[in-house]
This record gives sequence, C-alpha cells and structure tokens, in this order.
Amino acid sequence: HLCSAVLPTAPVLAGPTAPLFAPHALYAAPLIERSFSLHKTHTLKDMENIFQLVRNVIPPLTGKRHKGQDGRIGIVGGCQEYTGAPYFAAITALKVGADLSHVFCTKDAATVIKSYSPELIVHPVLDSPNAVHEVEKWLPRLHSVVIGPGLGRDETLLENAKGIIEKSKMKGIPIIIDADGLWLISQQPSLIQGYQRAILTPNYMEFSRLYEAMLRDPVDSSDHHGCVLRLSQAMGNLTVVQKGERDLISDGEKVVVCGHEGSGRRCGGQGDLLAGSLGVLAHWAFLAGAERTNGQNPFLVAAFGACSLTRQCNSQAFQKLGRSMTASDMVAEVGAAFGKLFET
Ligand SMILES: NC(=O)C1=CN([C@@H]2O[C@H](COP(=O)(O)OP(=O)(O)OC[C@H]3O[C@@H](n4cnc5c(N)ncnc54)[C@H](O)[C@@H]3O)[C@@H](O)[C@H]2O)[C@@H](O)CC1
Ligand SMILES: Nc1ncnc2c1ncn2[C@@H]1O[C@H](COP(=O)(O)OP(=O)(O)OP(=O)(O)O)[C@@H](O)[C@H]1O
Ligand SMILES: [Mg+2]
Repeated sequence: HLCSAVLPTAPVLAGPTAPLFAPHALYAAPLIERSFSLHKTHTLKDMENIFQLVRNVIPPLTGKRHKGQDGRIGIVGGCQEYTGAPYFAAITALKVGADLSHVFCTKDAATVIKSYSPELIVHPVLDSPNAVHEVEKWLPRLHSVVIGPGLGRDETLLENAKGIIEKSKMKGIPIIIDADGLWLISQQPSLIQGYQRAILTPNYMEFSRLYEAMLRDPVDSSDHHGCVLRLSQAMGNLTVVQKGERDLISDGEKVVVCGHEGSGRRCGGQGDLLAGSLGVLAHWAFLAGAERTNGQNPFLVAAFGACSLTRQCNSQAFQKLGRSMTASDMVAEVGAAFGKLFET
C-alpha cells in the first residue's frame, strides 16, 4: 500500500562514490521510465526498508511504561519577536508521542507561549543572568534538545545557547540544531563539529550560510547531493538535513532522499514541526540503537521519519484547506499522518 503511495518520491540510499543507481536520474525520470529501470527492485526495497526502520524504533504503547519514558524533550528558543516557532516545535514533539515537552525561552515570551497551550512546560530563563545553569539543571531529565526555533540573534541569547550546547554535549544528549541555532553554528562551527549525536536541519538560506562558512565555496546548485555530503563530512559526520523540494539527509557516508508528497504551500513554521518531531524520533532511534535500524545510522532513520511526517502533515492539511493552510493546521494533522505512515 505504501509502495504505490510513495513510489514517485521513493527514498534513496546512496553511497558517496559510484552508487548502484543515480539518484538524480531516478528522480528526473518520469515514473513509467523508472518502473522499467533495472534498479526498480533495489529502490523499492530501500524505500520499504527505511519506512520499516522508522516503525522499528517507535516504542509500543504497552501500558507498562511510566510518564516520561517515551520522551522528555527540551526546546531552546522563543524571544520577544518569535513565540510561534518554539510552540510549534514543542507541541509537535508531544503530538508525535513525547510525554513531556519543555520550552526554555526569554521571560517576555514565556507567558505568551504558555497561553497557547497548557500542555507545555515553559521556563522563562533564557535571558536571565544564569541562563545556562538554569537549563543545565534540567538536562539530566531531558532525552534530547532542539536548539534554535525562534531563538533570535541577540548576542546574549546566542551566548547562552552556546553554553547550553556545550553542557548537552557533555551529557551525550542528542541535539537538533535549527533556525537561529544554525546561525550560531555558522559563526562558530567548532561548537558542534564532530559531535555525532547532533542533527542540523538547515533550510535553503541556512544551508548556504553553513556551507560557505565550512567549505569556503558557494553551494553548487547542480550538485545538491555532493554538497550535503561534503557539509556533513566537514562537520565531522554529524547528520545534516537539507530541507527543500526534496529533503536530502546525510551523515557524510550516505545520502537519503525524502521526496514524500507535500504540497505547493510553504507557510512559515513547517520547519519548526520538523525540528520538534525530530527531537522525539532522534531519541527513539538513538535508544533503539543500530540493531533496530538494521545497522543504519539511527539519526538518518529518525530524520527520514521526521521529514516524511512533516510532508505528510503538509499534504493532509493542504487537502482540507488549500492556500489558507497554516502551520497550526499541520499540527492538527500530526496524529493522523503519523498513523498513516508508521502505524498501518
Ligand atoms: N511563527 C514564528 O514564530 C516563526 C518564527 N520563525 C523564526 O524566524 C527566525 C528566522 O528564520 P528564517 O527561516 O526566516 O531564517 P533566515 O533569517 O535565515 O531567513 C531565510 C530567508 O530565506 C528566504 N528563503 C527561504 N527559502 C529560500 C529559497 N529556496 N531561495 C531563496 N530564498 C529563500 C526566506 O524567504 C527568508 O527570508 C527563526 O528564529 C525561526 O525559528 C520561523 O520558524 C517561522 C515561524
Ligand atoms: N519546495 C518544497 N516542496 C515540498 N516540501 C518542501 C519544500 N520546501 C520545504 N519543504 C518541506 O517543508 C518542511 C520545512 O522546510 P522549510 O524549508 O520550509 O523550513 P524552514 O524555512 O526552516 O521553515 P520555518 O518557517 O518553520 O522556519 C520540510 O519538511 C521540507 O521537506
Ligand atoms: Mg526554520
């Protein structure tokens, strides 16, 4: 069933050198041509496999677990200008299946974010003089942290985010870096370089900034594949998710493509849903380990899961609302989209 639903946008696993099939050609070719391609079996197998790998890491709802076991996620972001982004990330983490979702934001953003949702735990600490310590106290209770949605670019806040990244690394916690967190990384790549429990989720601009900072070259728009691979390698093989018409996910060894059908609508906040869902999936995949992911890098599997989920939410919300669809409408689709992709 899934095969036919996602055939035109099948994920592809490819190595850095001479892959068995050329992913670009595969995507450029019309469906009919691809169906007769020599590589059909290989592609279908990979596609089914990677969805199956996502399913493998999802914890079963057994009734024997206590609150918190399926995920306690921290979101670092939210300032005077941006209160939506951390909200979208945090609420999505809950709707994907985390038990608790914490937001660490500035004082003036906190009341606003709390008023969006009673489900979120909101800490107004990010602009306090001892912000890093205030967040550090919570780190032993968190399974993953998402740094950057709605963080803004205030120097003090970026400095605090830096301290939080350093403390999270010391604890070995998976770190998802998005939005203004990526701005910080572009200025100081060594902050995260080589930490393979980190996942970067750049959009077009964020990717260009990072790539130029690391490779000292502009992005080669005729070779997205090579660019994402090289950026991951330059960062020390952490996972990079280049968001776009197709999402390219790489750990410097492989490139996984997610071209799952979404829609033409690009409202703000979609990336925040991706970051929040990845917070949970990264924890689940990391906990499940390489055995459950069939030897594949768990973070590649988590990223593929989060990308396909976000795109499925986009597709479902768009079918209902068309052009008026916004990020909140996508949040409302998380449950059904997750069920459709991973639980049927
Ligand atoms: N409701 C909210 O509070 C939201 C807040 N947001 C926050 O806003 C802050 C800035 O995020 P931005 O994503 O705007 O980051 P940037 O300040 O890097 O801006 C990206 C810019 O690139 C442009 N762009 C995007 N794709 C492009 C493409 N393919 N080709 C050319 N230009 C392209 C966009 O129009 C945008 O102006 C972050 O803190 C982010 O989290 C966003 O997440 C959106 C929602
Ligand atoms: N052209 C596109 N076609 C289909 N899906 C897309 C396209 N561009 C982005 N997406 C999807 O939208 C999601 C968010 O990507 P996007 O590039 O909008 O992030 P962003 O700019 O960080 O968003 P945000 O407004 O939340 O900051 C990703 O899951 C990506 O797969
Ligand atoms: Mg973004």
